[in-house]
This record gives sequence, C-alpha cells and structure tokens, in this order.
Amino acid sequence: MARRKLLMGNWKMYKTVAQARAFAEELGRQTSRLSPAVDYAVCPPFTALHALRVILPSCVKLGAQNVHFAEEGAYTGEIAPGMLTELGVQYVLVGHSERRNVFHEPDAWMRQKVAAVAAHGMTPVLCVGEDLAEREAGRTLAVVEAQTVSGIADVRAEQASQMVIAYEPVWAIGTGRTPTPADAQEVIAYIRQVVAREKGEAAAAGVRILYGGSVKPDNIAGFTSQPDIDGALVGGASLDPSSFVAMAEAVAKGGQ
Ligand SMILES: O=C(CO)COP(=O)(O)O
Repeated sequence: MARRKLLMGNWKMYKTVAQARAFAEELGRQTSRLSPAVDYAVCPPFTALHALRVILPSCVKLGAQNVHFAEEGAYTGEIAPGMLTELGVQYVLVGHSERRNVFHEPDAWMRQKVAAVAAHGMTPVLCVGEDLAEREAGRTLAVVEAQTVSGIADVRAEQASQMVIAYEPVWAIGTGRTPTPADAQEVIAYIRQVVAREKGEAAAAGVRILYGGSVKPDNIAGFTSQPDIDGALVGGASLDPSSFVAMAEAVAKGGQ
C-alpha cells in the first residue's frame, strides 16, 4: 500500500494559547483546501495542546515536541507519554536537533523515547540529520545511519513500519538553505535501506520519512514529489495558517 504523505508543523517555542486558537480558527475556515489524501499534524508547545484538541479541524492531528520515556517520576519539567495520550496527541517528536544540540539530550535516550511513544499507541517521529561540519567532512550518511540505528533499536518491526523518521540537516534548519531535492532523496533512500537492514523490508516499506529544514510553500513540492520522501516537517512556515494551507495544496498536487 502506498504511503500517505504527511505535512507536519513544528511550532517550537512559538504561540501562546490565544495565538494557537487564532491559528486553528483560521485553518478551520480553510479546511476545504485540505485534501483528504494527505495527513496533517501540528506540534504546538505543550501549553496549547489542550486548547487545540478542542478546536483544531479534525483532519489536523496533534503532535508533541518532546516526551520523557518514564511512566511518571521525579523529573521536574518533563512530560510523560500517558500525559500526552490523555490530551489526544498522536505524534511525538523525538530527538529534534534542538533537543540534541541546545539541550544536550544524549543519543542513548532516543531509543527509549521512541519505544515509550510507540508503546503508548502514538507515532514516534525520530529526527535525524548531520550538522555542517559533518556534511563538509563527508559524514552525512554515517551520521544519519548511526542516529537511525540507535533510535529504532528498541521497537519491533511492526512498530517501526508505522513510525515516522524526519531527516533534518541541522545546517538547513531556520537558515533558508536546503539540500537539493535530489540530495535529500538520496539521504532518505539511504535511511530506508538502513531500516530494511535493521527491521526488515516490510518495516522499510511502511516507515514514512519526511524532509525538514527551511521548507516553504514554494519549495515543498520539490521534496515531497521524490519517491522516498513522504512529506515534510516544517518549522517557521507552519506558523501561518495560509502558508500551512499553501503547503498542504502543494503536497497534494505533487502527489498526483
Ligand atoms: O526544525 C525544523 C522543523 O522541525 C525546521 O525548521 P524551519 O522550517 O524553520 O527551517
């Protein structure tokens, strides 16, 4: 079965509850432009999850930007998987480069987070990607391979087949610079091969692999029309409802 395209917004530390509500209301006025052939999600700050659950159009699912892997415990400032399922969260980002690089989350946590999210019936979105120095040293494939292998280590093959991986080169995030669609396709096809080797062909055929990093309405279709690129994880350009809808239309059109 063909993999459905996924357009996912990562709002990072943007939008108060009032601003999130305004986004959802405007998106609600434009839902006729959201093709049912594509999956949609937004990952707001934790504080806006509850409000969005109530007012987001039903075709746009909720994602969280981070999670702890424990069921509960003395972890000040953290959020457990069960707290997210209670709020109707369907997707959870794991290992975004800002978590890895700014907050120094160790690689060893990622497999535990991915497994905890999957065990709670949500979809992990494992983020991988090289930084500029690694790219210039020719280490892109080695870096994404290591992050992928370790991130999926603790999930079963059928869980891997239902998860999402986002390839986000660190140097492309928020910079306006991107790899070419062909370059991104090459890396993403490689990630799929790594999944095949680690979890089998069925997992590799099912896993959805997104591109992320300076995606905008005018460049998204170039990425999402590549054979192995199953959608996009978008930061800045996902904050504006009209831009979100424009990207949704470009993804739907590119997939025809
Ligand atoms: O980090 C990103 C999404 O997770 C990408 O951010 P930008 O789309 O703002 O470059």
